[in-house]
Amino acid sequence: MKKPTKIAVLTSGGDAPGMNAAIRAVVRSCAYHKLSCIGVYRGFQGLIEGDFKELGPRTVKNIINRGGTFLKSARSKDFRTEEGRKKAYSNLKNERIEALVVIGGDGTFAGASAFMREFNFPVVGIPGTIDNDINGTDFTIGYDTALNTVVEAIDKIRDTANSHNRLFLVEVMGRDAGDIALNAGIGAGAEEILIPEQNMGRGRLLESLSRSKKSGKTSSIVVVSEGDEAGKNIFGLAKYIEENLTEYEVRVTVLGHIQRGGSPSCYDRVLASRLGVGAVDALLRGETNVMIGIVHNSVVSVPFSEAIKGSNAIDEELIRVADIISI
Ligand SMILES: Nc1ncnc2c1ncn2[C@@H]1O[C@H](COP(=O)(O)OP(=O)(O)O)[C@@H](O)[C@H]1O
Ligand SMILES: O=P(O)(O)OC[C@H]1O[C@](O)(COP(=O)(O)O)[C@@H](O)[C@@H]1O
Ligand SMILES: [Mg+2]
Repeated sequence: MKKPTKIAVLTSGGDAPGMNAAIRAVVRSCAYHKLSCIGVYRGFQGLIEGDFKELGPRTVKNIINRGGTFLKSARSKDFRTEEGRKKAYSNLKNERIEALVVIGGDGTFAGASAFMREFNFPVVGIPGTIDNDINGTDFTIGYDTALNTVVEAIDKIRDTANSHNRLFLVEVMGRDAGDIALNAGIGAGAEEILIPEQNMGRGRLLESLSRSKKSGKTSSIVVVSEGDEAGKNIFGLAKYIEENLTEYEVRVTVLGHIQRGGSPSCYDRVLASRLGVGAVDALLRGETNVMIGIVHNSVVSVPFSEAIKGSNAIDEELIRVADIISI
């Protein structure tokens, strides 16, 4: 593949803190290598609509510390159609753009992969999602910040739970992945953690809560991943617990989109900067159809096909730690 001289960058899917830092790194890396850089607004939808703007190194000042994405994001129905992707390709060609950097999650990479297959257009991905549900990278941009947000919120819930001797069910995000629940649950000292990879079920939760009461616990926090079977109806779960363990007074907090906002942590800013630089390096090496990830603190390239495989494997060591420290 010939080295590109004009690169476009977009953010797609659910936004994640650190996406701005990743865009900044791509833009400045392009400037460093004397390449033109075009920002695409609203993800794949902006690609289809030709919503482009030239980005120079000074256009990305003062954004490393900002949550969200100044390029905005979208979940584009049109890009799922061949017609939509054709339109996107013709817009890229008209602008003489020769390669694309997509910052997003598994869906974004699936879309980019289809695009690459159809038009043989060079694309490199950067994992940006709070879910950490991407294979081939130890961390995704935004995950660390989301964990810190969840832990901070649960610390506050703990104060009131303790004052009233209550049980709190706290629902956290993670479409199909329990990473946020498991790690934030350990960090916040949760009593139980319900994750989709385990689906422990209502019965086992009751047994565990019953044991806790007997062991002298007066208040409890249960972290419930939105993807867990029991977690899909968290208010129903609260009712079920109150009906079956009458000694418990239960309250529910759904943290929701709070988890997607806020200033990125230092870890996410550094990760985003490394992956942004890595993505432009990869394109200049002639790589395409790959995601740039981080494994054992080294920047790596992983084929999109690997990245979107998803991993339902649960980290047994983390589960064991969670069980032991909540005794
Ligand atoms: N199989 C696919 N084919 C084409 N485009 C896709 C496909 N899957 C996802 N996309 C595109 O990628 C966008 C982002 O994916 P989504 O799953 O919403 O978020 P994320 O990338 O964060 O996982 C979708 O809105 C859609 O436009
Ligand atoms: O904001 P929306 O579109 O309702 O999506 C909510 C979903 O997006 C996420 O926050 C992030 O997921 P993606 O990175 O796949 O977009 C999930 O945790 C959550 O299930
Ligand atoms: Mg996703």
